Amino acid sequence: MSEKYTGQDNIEDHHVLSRLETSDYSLFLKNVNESIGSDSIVSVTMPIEKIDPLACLELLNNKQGYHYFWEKPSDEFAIAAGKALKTFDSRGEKRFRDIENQISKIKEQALEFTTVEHSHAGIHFLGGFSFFEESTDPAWKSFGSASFVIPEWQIIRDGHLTLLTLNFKLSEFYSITELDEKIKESFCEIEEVLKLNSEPEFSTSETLYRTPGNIVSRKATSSWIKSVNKAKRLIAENQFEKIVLAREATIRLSETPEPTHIINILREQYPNCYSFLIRNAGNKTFLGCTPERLISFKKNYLLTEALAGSIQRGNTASEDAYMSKELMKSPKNAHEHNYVIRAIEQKLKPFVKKIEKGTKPVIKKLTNVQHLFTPITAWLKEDISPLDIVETLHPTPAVGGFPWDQAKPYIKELENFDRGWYAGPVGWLNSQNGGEFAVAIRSGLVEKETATFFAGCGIVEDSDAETEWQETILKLRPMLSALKYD
Ligand SMILES: C=C(O[C@H]1C=CC=C(C(=O)O)[C@@H]1O)C(=O)O
Repeated sequence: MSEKYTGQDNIEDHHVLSRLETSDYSLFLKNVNESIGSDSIVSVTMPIEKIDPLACLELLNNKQGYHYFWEKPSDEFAIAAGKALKTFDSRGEKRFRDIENQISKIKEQALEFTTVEHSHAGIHFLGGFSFFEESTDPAWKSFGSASFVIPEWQIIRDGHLTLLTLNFKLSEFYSITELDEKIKESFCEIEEVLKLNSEPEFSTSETLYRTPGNIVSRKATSSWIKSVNKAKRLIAENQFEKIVLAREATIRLSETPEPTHIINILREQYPNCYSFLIRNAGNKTFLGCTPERLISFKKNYLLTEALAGSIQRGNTASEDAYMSKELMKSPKNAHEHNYVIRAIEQKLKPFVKKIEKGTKPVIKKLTNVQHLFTPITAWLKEDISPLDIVETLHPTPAVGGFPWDQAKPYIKELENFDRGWYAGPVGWLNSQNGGEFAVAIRSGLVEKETATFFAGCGIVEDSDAETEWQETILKLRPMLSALKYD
């Protein structure tokens, strides 16, 4: 869905100040002047020289406070952002609608200026939702059940274009001159840091973070096997047809890991996945590298997908091809996958003018595992917002169950941890009715020297508990190896 910019990679080295010496900018300031004293957000965007947004996050890191990163390298799209200018929270069943209402209000009053026409110019709302309506575990308290942020600064890379957006609260300025000065000063400050004229701190750790330990404890294995077998009994009793059960693996590290270092490894090894990182004001970081798109949304055009059914990668080309074939012909994996397609189609029906899907699943190969994958495209009716669709689709049976209402209470009963934001929707929305959300699997929560990672598996009637356990190990591998822990 990325909009390919055909302009040049390098922005001519005009100084920020001269880029704002235009009649359009003067006109913008005149309009803003009329709103002085209001609650509006003022947002100014301009292209900057090509630079890796993850590097920007490291360079502009203030060690404390809010950080956001999002990247899908194969789409040549990334967002880095820092410092929370405004935060929106909500909880409970109405959290999607509530966040939508709060964001709409901001959008109505926003005063945006850009030196380049682009669908990513302007305010972006960055955040996500917990899996269940509420989380009870204190570990997740600072994330809440729904949390979005308008950052003070945001850098977006879309193809060849890199955009820097700065946001301000108009209520903090007494005069338009003061605001104008602040805008120019902030752009100059950031551009100066990003010029990389001074050497960044070089990382020294070679054997990063490794401490002795074993995440595959006998206790964890046996409690998993019990839960899966109980789920299979419930399926045999017709309580539900499919349930996704997950487990957590907590590791203690020898030093506090730097989340951007973990993301840097993940994004290189999994370029067709979404790498994401959200560090909140409590200095906890939720991060991951997920292969699963929940939605990509541009005006009324929607992309979603069914991703469920897994097998390991082979060690050789022929072994790998054999594994793919096994996955394609496995009835158990086909069941797991078809529940997801069925649920997505049913749930989207009231919202769409047209829906199209792949005629049969294809294989999506990741470095650690391969999955069954069916892309789904829809054209939505008028006035549907991205969060209406997020609310409708979450959770798909790739992370929840089928039928959801029947399976839902058993997830809490059969898993002995709070999912928090694991498998919830994470992503971004913008002021131009675009947005993208991924399903936050292959993820973990990092705080100081403790990291907790999550992995789940779809359980159907013919699942085998031992095989599913091995699958969780495969799914944990990316995060653990990024910490040099496997
Ligand atoms: C729930 C997870 O994966 C889902 C996505 C793809 C394949 C899955 C599977 O084959 O079980 C799961 O439905 C996870 O990685 O934690």
